[in-house]
Amino acid sequence: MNNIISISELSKTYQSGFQALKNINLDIAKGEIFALLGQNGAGKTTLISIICGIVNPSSGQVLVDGQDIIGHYREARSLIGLVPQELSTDSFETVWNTVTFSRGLYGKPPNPVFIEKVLRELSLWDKRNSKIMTLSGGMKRRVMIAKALSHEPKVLFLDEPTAGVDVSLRRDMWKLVKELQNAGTTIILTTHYIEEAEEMADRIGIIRKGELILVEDKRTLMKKLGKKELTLQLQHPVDSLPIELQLPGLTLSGDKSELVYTYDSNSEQIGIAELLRALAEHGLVFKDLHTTQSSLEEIFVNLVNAGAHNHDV
Ligand SMILES: Nc1ncnc2c1ncn2[C@@H]1O[C@H](COP(=O)(O)OP(=O)(O)OP(=O)(O)O)[C@@H](O)[C@H]1O
Repeated sequence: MNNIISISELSKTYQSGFQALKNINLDIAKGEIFALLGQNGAGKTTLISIICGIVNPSSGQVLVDGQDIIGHYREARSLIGLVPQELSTDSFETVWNTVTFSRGLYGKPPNPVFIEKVLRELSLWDKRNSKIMTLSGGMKRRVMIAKALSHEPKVLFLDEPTAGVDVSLRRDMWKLVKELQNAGTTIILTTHYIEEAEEMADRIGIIRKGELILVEDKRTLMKKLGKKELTLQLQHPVDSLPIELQLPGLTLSGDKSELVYTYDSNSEQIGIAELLRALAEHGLVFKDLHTTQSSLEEIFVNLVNAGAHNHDV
């Protein structure tokens, strides 16, 4: 079996009557980095909390490496490491003791060699005897990761791993996550930073108002939904486009000095070479051109906004 997590028909209605998750179906492959994107309140934390056994599902099933999270709670939970959104690290304990204790909570026998390896990988070795409350925010975050890795989980959940973290630390974290993946850990992260998903994820899931509206390989997603734009700066501005050039996707800029051609890889619009030929035939000479491609951020905003216009949610 290549799926480390298998979620089927999972729904959650809180006691308040609020339905936070609606019929989620999702498989996570071993060794991938999966990013869950969604706006505030979309249901990301609820989904992670259910998989980690913190919140009870209302219906549906979750298997972690084949173990049911309810029927085989202990086995399933021991396969998971969770780095929660909030840092709970106002501790007088040392880094070493905290991480060692965390391992013990999962009933694993002590393994100082393994703990040393984790602390070294996270650049925490020099701080092993420091009290956690004396560490910087970035170091505290690393301690949270060390705790989550202390019992050698196969899957690591990172809930907003770089919220409120500065740019350089964010880059360090990304590197670290890639290293964990290379070491064989499956990683599921939630994020508000689209750039983070764009940078790291193999696959992306978008959750909107409790529904998983899309799950796609990152590259496919960007290719499928991303639009490209070709801008041609005209040598001489024109008042309007000749009728033969009034093509779908081609517009003249407000100041009449640029032609903008918006196209996507799937549509049956005319090709660039053909377009340039047609322009030349009509005496339209351009002095410069450039292309841009929409980012994952634009794709995400479009998808989420598309939902905002529907009244079915
Ligand atoms: N214990 C609870 N009782 C009732 N409603 C809840 C409870 N916990 C969460 N919710 C609601 O469920 C929805 C989903 O919350 P959740 O924390 O899963 O969202 P999220 O996508 O993680 O958001 P954020 O990015 O803000 O963390 C929200 O509308 C939230 O108010």
